[in-house]
Amino acid sequence: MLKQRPYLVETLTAIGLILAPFILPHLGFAPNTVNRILVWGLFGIGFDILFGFTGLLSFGQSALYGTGGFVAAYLLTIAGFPHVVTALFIGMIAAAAVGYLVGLIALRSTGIYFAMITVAIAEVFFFVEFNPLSEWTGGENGLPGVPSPSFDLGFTTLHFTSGWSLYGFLAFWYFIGIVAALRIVRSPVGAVLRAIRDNPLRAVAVGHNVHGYKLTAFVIAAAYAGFAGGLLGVMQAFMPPDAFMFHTSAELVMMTAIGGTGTLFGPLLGAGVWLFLQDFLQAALGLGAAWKLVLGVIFVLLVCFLRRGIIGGIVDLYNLVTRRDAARAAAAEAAAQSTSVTPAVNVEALAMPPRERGAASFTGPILQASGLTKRYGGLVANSDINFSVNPGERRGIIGPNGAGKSTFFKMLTCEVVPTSGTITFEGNDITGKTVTDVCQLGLTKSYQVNQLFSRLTVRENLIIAVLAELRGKFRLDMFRRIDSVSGLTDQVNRTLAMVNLTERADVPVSELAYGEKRRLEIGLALANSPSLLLLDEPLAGMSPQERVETVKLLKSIAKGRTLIVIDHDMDSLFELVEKVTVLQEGRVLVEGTPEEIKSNPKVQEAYLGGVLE
Ligand SMILES: Nc1ncnc2c1ncn2[C@@H]1O[C@H](COP(=O)(O)OP(=O)(O)OP(=O)(O)O)[C@@H](O)[C@H]1O
Repeated sequence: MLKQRPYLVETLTAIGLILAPFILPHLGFAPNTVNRILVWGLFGIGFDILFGFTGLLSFGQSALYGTGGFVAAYLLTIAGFPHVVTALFIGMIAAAAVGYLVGLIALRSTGIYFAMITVAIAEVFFFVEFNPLSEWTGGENGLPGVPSPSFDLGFTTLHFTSGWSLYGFLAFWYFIGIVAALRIVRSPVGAVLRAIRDNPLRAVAVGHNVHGYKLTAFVIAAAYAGFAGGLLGVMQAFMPPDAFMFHTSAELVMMTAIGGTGTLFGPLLGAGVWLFLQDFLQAALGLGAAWKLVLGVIFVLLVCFLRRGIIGGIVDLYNLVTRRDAARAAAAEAAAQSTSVTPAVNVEALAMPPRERGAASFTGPILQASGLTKRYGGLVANSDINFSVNPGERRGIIGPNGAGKSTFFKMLTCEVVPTSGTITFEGNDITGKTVTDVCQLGLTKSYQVNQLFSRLTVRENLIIAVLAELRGKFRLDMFRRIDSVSGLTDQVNRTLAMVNLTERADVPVSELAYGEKRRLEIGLALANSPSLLLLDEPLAGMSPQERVETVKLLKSIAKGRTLIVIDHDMDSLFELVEKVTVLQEGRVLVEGTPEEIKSNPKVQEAYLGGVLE
């Protein structure tokens, strides 16, 4: 994410757009087809930011495409507005505003429910265009007579009427659109969007306002849709009512899937394949209406065998080849040096102190829970727990399965709202706050089951967590380069060193060994320098050797911060912590030093008659 060759993609895009009119006619593309591809491509850039980068599958983009298109077309026809480009921008702003309102409603749901709401919204817009608003939109006749753009340069006037002359105008706007989108996806906002796509729960837990960023992606997609809708009217000299149809949204989804999601160029390529085949199958092969059948089969085959579309497939192939080369080189180097598997890292020298978050003046326990109770219907998971931890303490929590340990942790991090009781962190009452806010205050958790950003590399995972600390929970720095965020690289490198993953920084999460994934899980909780770190079974599933190393690691991490650890591995836990709280049936059974706990008969009783012995 940090390493980018500046402007390479932009330059290649510009060259491609300049050369297209010289090459594409020889491949059988008519200028009108190329122009339609550009409009779909621009429409699809926004959709790809929403779906490919943020993971939000919307079937309602036609509503925004139609809104932008009809606002611009209305201004340029019925209202007699003379400036084409200004009208296009007004259409874009109208679509973005509508997108904001639609997003507020649709983003209340996730997954399939989100997609269903967007379908319903698209249908509502289609109805409104055809009926109550037909006086302004022309109803089923659309709006004819949309003027083409022309620019008076003083000595001459440039007209962009149709064919290749209009291509210049459309290609210019496509280029602007792709440059803006590349800036967005390379910015901190783009990084957070990818994190949301991969694991929204963890993006919330590392301190990002996920709802705000999703809404941002929705508005960006709406703005692209609105501008492209305006261009559609200009291109055809007519704003067609079918821009609003569900069919438009569905075609966009399919074009993006064919070309490749999460690539920005996928919709352009997908539109190229789609429209070329449409022309070819209909005209050259004379299939008539049967072209849809053939295209449908091609679509199914592509989705089955190229899950990430044509561009995604090419990128995967490239990564496979380059990684294999890199792996071979690394293996050769390792064999030559025959070094130990775990790199020796001076963790103490690299340790990150917790960040001062303005709560330095508090005195007393860093965390205090009073009368904490959680009921799930008739089941009492936690009952009247009183618990306090002092700054700098290393506390362990143990208890048999189902004793309520994880539920207790979830209440402390505000993932679960207590039925009753209060929680105070660094002197502030945090009961009922959000996980994001609590993380921003400096209280984080590593999960019992790994919650990583699975399609990102180790470094990119940690970048997401560090960004939440350095930029706060929501910031619209969409056009800023991610490597210009001050302190980011240093903090990511120090976290990598602390969890012994420096050598694996650029490896995708999917290629990590289990023990490495567990260390990254801890790294994600540690990356934004918390003052209180909760670790839910950090040693679960590790080999004995990995446990020994991880305990060592946790001891060094604990320096200067407060740690609360749940684990079933008593030996490791007793070595790590200074004090232990034992939970049983949702209540605090006993508290004491590891020695006291080991010899406590009540604890031995709780663990099935002295398993501890
Ligand atoms: N969302 C939920 N809805 C209903 N019951 C729940 C929910 N979460 C936890 N419970 C119940 O609350 C009790 C405590 O569960 P919890 O996961 O907190 O225990 P635990 O001590 O962490 O167990 P383990 O060591 O197995 O992870 C269990 O009986 C569990 O079934």
